[in-house]
Amino acid sequence: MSNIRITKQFSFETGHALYGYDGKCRNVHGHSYKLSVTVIGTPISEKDNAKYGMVIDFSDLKKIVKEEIVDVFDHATVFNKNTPHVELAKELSDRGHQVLLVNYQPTSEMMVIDFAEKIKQRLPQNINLHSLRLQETATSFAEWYASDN
Ligand SMILES: Nc1nc2c(c(=O)[nH]1)N=C([C@H](O)[C@H](O)COP(=O)(O)OP(=O)(O)OP(=O)(O)O)CN2
Ligand SMILES: [Zn+2]
Repeated sequence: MSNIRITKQFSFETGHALYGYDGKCRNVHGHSYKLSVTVIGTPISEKDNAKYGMVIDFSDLKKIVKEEIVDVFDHATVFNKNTPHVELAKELSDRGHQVLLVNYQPTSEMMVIDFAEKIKQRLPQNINLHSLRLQETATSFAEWYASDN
């Protein structure tokens, strides 16, 4: 049976700031992120299986990505916890804002590495993460490929 890639797309609104960056993105600002998740596997061949013909049910993939990423990042502001931005994060959090502290600089590159680890841990054994594409602006995106790593 052939290996087939399938892709599901997601979107979420997230704020961030790049501490120490030498451009405008050191300021707190936000993006409408678009995330494409591609997995690879063999379509289920047992005719009596409810998921016959599917690599993974799109809705099962959606549940994983929603729980691990979309529901966590959507309408949150992400800060690098290893910077003085923790103080700003605490102030915002104390005032009821949705804040997310991460252990990395929240660039699209680092976010896509984080997302890949989280999704890989949740996929069934016979399905592999093929690639992720995280679009930050209309003209900027980062990609993670299993074959590169
Ligand atoms: N390699 C990276 N460079 C930059 C990142 C990043 O995640 N990785 N992030 C930013 C900013 O957060 C923001 O995304 C600005 O990106 P940029 O493409 O520069 O945005 P513009 O609106 O200026 O894009 P144009 O389409 O060129 O107007 C900065 N760099
Ligand atoms: Zn940005």
